[in-house]
Amino acid sequence: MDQFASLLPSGSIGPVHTNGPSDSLHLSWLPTSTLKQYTLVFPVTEDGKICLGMKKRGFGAGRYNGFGGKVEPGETVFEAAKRELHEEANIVATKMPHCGRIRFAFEDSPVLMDVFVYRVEAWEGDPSETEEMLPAWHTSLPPSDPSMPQLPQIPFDDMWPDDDLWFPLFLAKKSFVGRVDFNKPPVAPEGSEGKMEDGSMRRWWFAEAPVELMQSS
Ligand SMILES: Nc1[nH]c(=O)nc2c1ncn2[C@H]1C[C@H](O)[C@@H](COP(=O)(O)OP(=O)(O)OP(=O)(O)O)O1
Repeated sequence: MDQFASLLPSGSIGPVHTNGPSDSLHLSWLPTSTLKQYTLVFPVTEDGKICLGMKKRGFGAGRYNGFGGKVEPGETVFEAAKRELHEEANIVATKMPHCGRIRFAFEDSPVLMDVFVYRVEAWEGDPSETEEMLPAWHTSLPPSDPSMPQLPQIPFDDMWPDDDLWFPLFLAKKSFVGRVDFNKPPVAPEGSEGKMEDGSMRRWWFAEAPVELMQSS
């Protein structure tokens, strides 16, 4: 089965925003055999603030991202999103619409990560550091906007490389679907130290999509 097609019911998506660098279009989508559900949650405010978490350990450590993780057996995706947000940022979501769904594949991995993205528009508590994440407020307004000079811009250079492709849809409150395949990370030369390089993006697409499509299996 083509997992890429399984997220694309006929005729219902908006224009595809990107489709991989032109020299990679001949590459096939990576084969996967297991679909695993994950959540990815971003607290945002009406006046353009967004809370990102610096991941302290595990998958994606050293990057800013939303809060989230695996959906555990017996819980809904929504419950998992709420739980992970509480575990990782110490806040309880009270308004959390589903806004996106992205699938990630990694060369030589059988797992297709099925990531449900939520926008947290209201919550109880203040984001604070946990074992896994260090939350930090950023602004999504352009640098020329004087209303929030004290907040840093969204740090795309310190985030997953796909984020700046779909953030425009997220920030515009559009619902979206997409897929990104990653190449294997280059092997570090023997004896070399320092930060491990990540796999580059091999092929991808994102499109605005109706909420029903994001929620279909
Ligand atoms: N390319 C990518 N771009 C992105 O923006 N987020 C990604 C991503 N690939 C993975 N993620 C997110 C999805 C999810 O929120 C997180 C991965 O989840 P984790 O491994 O942190 O899961 P868990 O917190 O359940 O792990 P454990 O704490 O080890 O159980 O990274």
